[in-house]
Amino acid sequence: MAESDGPDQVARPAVIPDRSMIVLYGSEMGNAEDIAIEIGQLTQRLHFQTTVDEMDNFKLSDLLRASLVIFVTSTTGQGDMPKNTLKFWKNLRREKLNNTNCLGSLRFAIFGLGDSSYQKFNWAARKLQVRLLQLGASEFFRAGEADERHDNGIDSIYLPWYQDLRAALLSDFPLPDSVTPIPDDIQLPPKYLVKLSSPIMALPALSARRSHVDRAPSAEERIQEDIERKSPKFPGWFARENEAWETINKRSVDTLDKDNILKDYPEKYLLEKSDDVSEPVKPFVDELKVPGGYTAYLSDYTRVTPKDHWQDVRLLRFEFYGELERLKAIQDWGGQLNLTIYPKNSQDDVEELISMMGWQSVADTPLEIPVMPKRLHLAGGEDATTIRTLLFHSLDFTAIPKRNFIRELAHFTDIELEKERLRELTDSVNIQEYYDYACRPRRTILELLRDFPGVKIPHERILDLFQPIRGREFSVASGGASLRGKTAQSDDDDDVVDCCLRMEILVAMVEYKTIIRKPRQGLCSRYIKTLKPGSFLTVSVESSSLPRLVSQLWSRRPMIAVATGTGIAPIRALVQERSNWPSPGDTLIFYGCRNRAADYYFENEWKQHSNVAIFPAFSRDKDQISPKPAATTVKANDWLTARIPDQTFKVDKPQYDDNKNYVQHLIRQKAETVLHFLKQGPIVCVCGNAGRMPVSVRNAFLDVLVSTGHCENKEAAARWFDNPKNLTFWQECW
Ligand SMILES: Cc1cc2nc3c(=O)[nH]c(=O)nc-3n(C[C@H](O)[C@H](O)[C@H](O)COP(=O)(O)O)c2cc1C
Repeated sequence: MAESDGPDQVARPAVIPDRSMIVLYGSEMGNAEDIAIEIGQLTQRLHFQTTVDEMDNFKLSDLLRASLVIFVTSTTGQGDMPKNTLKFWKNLRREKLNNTNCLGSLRFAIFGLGDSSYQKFNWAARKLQVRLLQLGASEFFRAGEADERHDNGIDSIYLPWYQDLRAALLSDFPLPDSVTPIPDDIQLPPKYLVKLSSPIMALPALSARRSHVDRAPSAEERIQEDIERKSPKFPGWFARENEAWETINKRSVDTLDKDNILKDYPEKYLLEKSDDVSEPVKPFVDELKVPGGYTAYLSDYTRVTPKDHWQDVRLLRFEFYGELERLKAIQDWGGQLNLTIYPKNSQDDVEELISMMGWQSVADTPLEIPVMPKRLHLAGGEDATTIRTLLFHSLDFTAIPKRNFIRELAHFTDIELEKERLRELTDSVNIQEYYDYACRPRRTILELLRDFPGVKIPHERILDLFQPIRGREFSVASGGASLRGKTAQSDDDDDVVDCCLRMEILVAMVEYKTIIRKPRQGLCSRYIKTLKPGSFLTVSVESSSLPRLVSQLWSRRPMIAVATGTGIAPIRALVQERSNWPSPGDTLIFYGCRNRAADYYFENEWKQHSNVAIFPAFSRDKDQISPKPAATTVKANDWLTARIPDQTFKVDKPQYDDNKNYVQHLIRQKAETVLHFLKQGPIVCVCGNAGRMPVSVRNAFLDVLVSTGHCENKEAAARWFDNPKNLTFWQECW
């Protein structure tokens, strides 16, 4: 029988022999982790003693202790396992385990998250499944594979799978007669409770130190929000009513959900002036404690798109000082790096949340945190942590609320109408309700809480309810010399500062209006926009998912790079890094952007590399349908200087391609050149927008192989292209 904790209505799973579950996840950006947490809650409600954790925290022998194990993993890189599974995966693949049937008693299920625009769709889950089966484990429930490209994203596959899993668990592992599942209106025990360490020991309010990411909503926004809040409809319903839902055509609504919406239809969602979203305040020293983090000095911060261009893209330069040994490790990776920035919330949002929740009297009291959530980065010492510092530095309340979060809120309101609406929104049989309310308009947690004023989250549950802010990763846009020589000096010339490296990133600010016509700005864009040269901030730097492409040997290999938008950043890093080695290989770049004048990033730099030819595809410049290579003083490169006749191919082109000038068209037009490269065992990189681009680019390569007679037909071309003996392929799309 479930044990209830009295008035709070908290119930623990009943202790039933041989009824335990381990849910293990592998996740890069949290999607798989969210799903694992949700599955863990489900199995607790079905009275399984449940543990949810990262795969890397588990040994193989630990797996055999549970009755059942569910694996949830995304795929990253080129069909690779996420970072937090690598140890576990290495263990699992040990040769000495072959033919041992060592997992013979393991019963498991697996759910994969992937994106079908990647060639190796859901490979991590598939590889894991195959290996577990090889080692004797058996599946107690069918595997699921979610695809981010689906209309309703991951949920389209996940929610029906979740429903079926629940049914299967109940029927195949029935509960004793006296026990029933814990209903959704009863809370499960919290995992991360915080305590006020001493109610009288309030620290000085952080508000004394104003954030540099402040911006109060404008008067009009406040009035508009007030009107919406007073809507007589159920809370949260106005979203649909006020938006003249029916008048919004289907296509634009669907595409709104995609990250690259701005690239496709910016004119519809554009803010009048990007400057109206936030204003920079004074620089600020960040003191976030990130394991393995570096303090980086922001030495330059330049807008690289014209002021009148719809998108604000900035080149940020960071300098790193001291800690020579650690910095050397970064240098060794050349240009193949990702830099992570940890954004913060705005002070005004923090104040608003504190006041909405009624936390004013406890906001500045130091907290005791008995169990520290993973990935939580605190500012200052643990003993200086308060609700206010957590909200400012560490917890994400401007993300789109997850279903789990909304479901939990129903416990924290006394208003029946609110409870009912919150439950409706998270009913897993009704995907659309949640999607329309939360995902399509990209409503934030803060906005949701405004819609449900009866919700008062107990301050003890703050870490249990809100997720830690995740750092945002950017591909490093520089390599070679900028990652090496001494780059800075202090004011005093004699005093040479021990500066080892400099790194640049190219950041497209995420600003848009959604169907609810409110300006939106990504948490990180908002934060970055308020930075100024001279700021210090905590960042981390890691090698990217690329196979190691720079060394003397690799740098000699020819390279074909295809990039769109800010996807040119890692390509620039590779080009710079390769140029650091003697005789770098010839490099062909197909670069897709909108206008030569607006977003042809680094146009003048390519000329400095005699081994590089770049073919830009300007999708909005009408006179650019058949561009000449923007290449440079090339050493007698036949492939480049020769006039290569444009090819006309009979190919099955999708409609959206018509009359457009995209990278895939250029690849086909330059078929002979491309083939010349392909025959030399090149590195082929594709970076930029996920979705149609990578698929279209792949098709273009296959067309090249067929139309030039190198392969007989498309199937043979696909086999040739996918054979690692012929080329090294790398894709990084988002
Ligand atoms: C850099 C990168 C590489 C990816 N590579 C693949 C891939 O090879 N195959 C695939 O099916 N999905 C791939 N994906 C898609 C992710 O698996 C998908 O976005 C998933 O929802 C991420 O979940 P997570 O946040 O738990 O990592 C990739 C995504 C990124 C950003």
